[in-house]
Amino acid sequence: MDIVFIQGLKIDTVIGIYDWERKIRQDIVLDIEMSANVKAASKTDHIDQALNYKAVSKYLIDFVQNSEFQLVETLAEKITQIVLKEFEVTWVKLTLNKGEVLTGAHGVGVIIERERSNG
Ligand SMILES: Nc1nc2c(c(=O)[nH]1)N=C([C@H](O)[C@@H](O)CO)CN2
Repeated sequence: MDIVFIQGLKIDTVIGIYDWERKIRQDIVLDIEMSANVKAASKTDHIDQALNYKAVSKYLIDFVQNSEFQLVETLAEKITQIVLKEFEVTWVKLTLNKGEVLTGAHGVGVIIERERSNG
């Protein structure tokens, strides 16, 4: 399986379970790996046969910036659902890092893998 990836995509959003978090915007950072047919794209050398990572990132930036979830789990699930539904992707792995919100830790977040279900 070939993979197209996006690393370190920083997006600001409202996220968190505490009152103070509902009043501010925080950056999250996404690393995304997506199944893709790299061979087909390389044969034609045309973007129409490729999984356009620019288009994926544009879609996700718009969605995340306008979202207001409490949990990183919920946001991560929604992001993987979007990737599987809106793009030619059958498998996706997402790392969502909320950054230095936990004293003593460099980062916190979730890593999830999802597959498109048949039908
Ligand atoms: N499993 C999770 N644990 C926590 C979350 C979360 O989204 N998933 N969120 C918080 C707070 O919002 C925290 O990030 C702010 O300090 C705590 N635990």
